[in-house]
Amino acid sequence: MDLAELTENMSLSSGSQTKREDYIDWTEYFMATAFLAAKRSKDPSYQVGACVVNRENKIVGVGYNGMPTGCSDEEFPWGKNTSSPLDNKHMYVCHAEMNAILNKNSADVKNCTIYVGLFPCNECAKIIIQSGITEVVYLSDEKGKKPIYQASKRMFDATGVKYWQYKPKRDKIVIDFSNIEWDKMSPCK
Ligand SMILES: O=c1ccn([C@H]2C[C@H](O)[C@@H](COP(=O)(O)O)O2)c(=O)[nH]1
Ligand SMILES: [Zn+2]
Repeated sequence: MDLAELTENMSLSSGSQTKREDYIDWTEYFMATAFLAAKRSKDPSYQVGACVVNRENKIVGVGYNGMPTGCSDEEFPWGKNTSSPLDNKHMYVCHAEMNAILNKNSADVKNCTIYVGLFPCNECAKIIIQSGITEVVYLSDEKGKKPIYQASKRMFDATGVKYWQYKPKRDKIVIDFSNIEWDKMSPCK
């Protein structure tokens, strides 16, 4: 046993370990959950994720943009500049916010907060308002100048839905399965 291990063991046995300080905070956790969900999206241009959280900081719904259940990702189109409107993904794709709300595991989402990668479009804004969500936290506002996103802001302002842009404190949150050092973690007793 080297000196570092000895010191670690001594602090464990004396119960003198202090709280970790590099844990992620709630906002990081919920936004990261939205981004993890987005990794499921098959959309080649935008992968959007959303995470609905109640007043007790419990996640009640998660979703990402994708085809409706039963509409195959292989058969339905992912293009958008198509000659036929029926070949355009926008006819079919369910938006992340809508999916997160419909996927709820609670009776309703009243007074919840939705964390989302991209500021919600007008259709999602309507669903957010009608479902009783009162706060929207978003990372990117890159489409924000377009009329449909202006319409979202107008509806949120009229209904008192709070919205604010999340500015990450750190560049990345990494889950590296190849480098999880279980042996360095203390056993639960
Ligand atoms: O509120 C929103 C707005 C958009 N999305 C999804 C819908 C599409 O899958 C992409 C946008 O693709 P474009 O190629 O930029 O049209 O993002 C969403 O989930 N929520
Ligand atoms: Zn939308």
